[in-house]
Amino acid sequence: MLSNLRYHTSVIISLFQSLGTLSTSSRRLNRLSGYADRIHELISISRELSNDDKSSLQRSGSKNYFSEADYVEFSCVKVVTPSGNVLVQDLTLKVDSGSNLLITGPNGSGKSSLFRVLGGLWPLVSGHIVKPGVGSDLNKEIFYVPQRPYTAVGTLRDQLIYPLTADQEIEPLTHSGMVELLKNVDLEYLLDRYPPTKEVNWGEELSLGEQQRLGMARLFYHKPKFAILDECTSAVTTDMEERFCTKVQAMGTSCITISHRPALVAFHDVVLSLDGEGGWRVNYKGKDSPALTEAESDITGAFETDRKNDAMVVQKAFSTSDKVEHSYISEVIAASPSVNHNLPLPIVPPLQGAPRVLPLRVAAMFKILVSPFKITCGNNKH
Ligand SMILES: Nc1ncnc2c1ncn2[C@@H]1O[C@H](COP(=O)(O)OP(=O)(O)OP(=O)(O)O)[C@@H](O)[C@H]1O
Repeated sequence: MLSNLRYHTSVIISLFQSLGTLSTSSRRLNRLSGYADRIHELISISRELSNDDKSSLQRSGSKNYFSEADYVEFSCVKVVTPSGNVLVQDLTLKVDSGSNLLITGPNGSGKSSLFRVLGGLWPLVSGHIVKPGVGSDLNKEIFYVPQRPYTAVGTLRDQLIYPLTADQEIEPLTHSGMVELLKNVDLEYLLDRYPPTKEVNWGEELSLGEQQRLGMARLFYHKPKFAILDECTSAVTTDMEERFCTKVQAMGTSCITISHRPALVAFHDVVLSLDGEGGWRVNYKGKDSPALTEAESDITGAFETDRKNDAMVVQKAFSTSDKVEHSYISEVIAASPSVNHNLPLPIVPPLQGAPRVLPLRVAAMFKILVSPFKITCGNNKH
């Protein structure tokens, strides 16, 4: 009996152990199927991109397509988020090679999203986009400089040639070339601080402003036709920002700048203002447009305003131009009364209340307490 009992107990224990193994296996299987699903998605998307990129981009017969030229043009382009929100309606705008575009508007109005569509990251729902380098390596023709640049772990040289790697370099970057690139953004001291072969996590060691300047230095290495500057100078000084814009334009690169800083208007010929409700407005800086010149001087004088106000100042100043697309925000700005800060404010007299009558009980107590004092004082007199 004892031997039977022992045998059955061991069988039951093994049974429970097997059940435990089965349950952990099913959990592992679920995790594995998740990974497999993601790998399958990645493989199918990369196959789609590598096989029929050109044919899928250039369907000129369809309603939405990309085509190639040495300028950037949006024709009736609708910018829609993956969740289906329409950010910009029917945008029509051309940026010629050699001209510079400034994009402004409130937070979340779709400024960066416009370039997600231009870069093919988000699908082009409707309209036609013309850009250089369709189907080829995008960073040769259009180089994107984000607000927070990606800093890979590696040497200083790796940061400057990013997104290329050492084996992809066509012209190897020499030490004197590195000095030149870093001088453009006042970062030459990094060469003394870090030996050329030292691998560093630059995202942890550099400040945001230094990381941004490193991202800006990459532009001088790649020398693209168009540079998309997505608030890439937000953490650097205005002086550095102006020198950077001047140097980029001297290099022959056209800037498409997203910025809230009014000082940058001086470096751009076209201003696109998004209103955050699908509306937009384009203003061209003509040589014979005194209204715009005045507006520009108004804007450049307003350094001290905060980010949102800056966008408003730009919109307001440019609303004086003839070439205006109607939008809700521009109408609100136009209808708002102007404020004269020199007008004296009316003097408001201070509040005067009538003396309050003491309650009866307090008055009685007061009498009791004060009368003996009066009597004593009176007696002393005599
Ligand atoms: N992947 C996404 N899926 C859904 N909505 C998104 C996605 N990415 C951005 N959005 C939304 O799209 C809108 C526009 O975002 P975008 O980054 O273009 O704004 P922005 O004008 O560049 O703003 P900022 O001035 O703050 O940089 C935002 O409301 C944002 O929440």
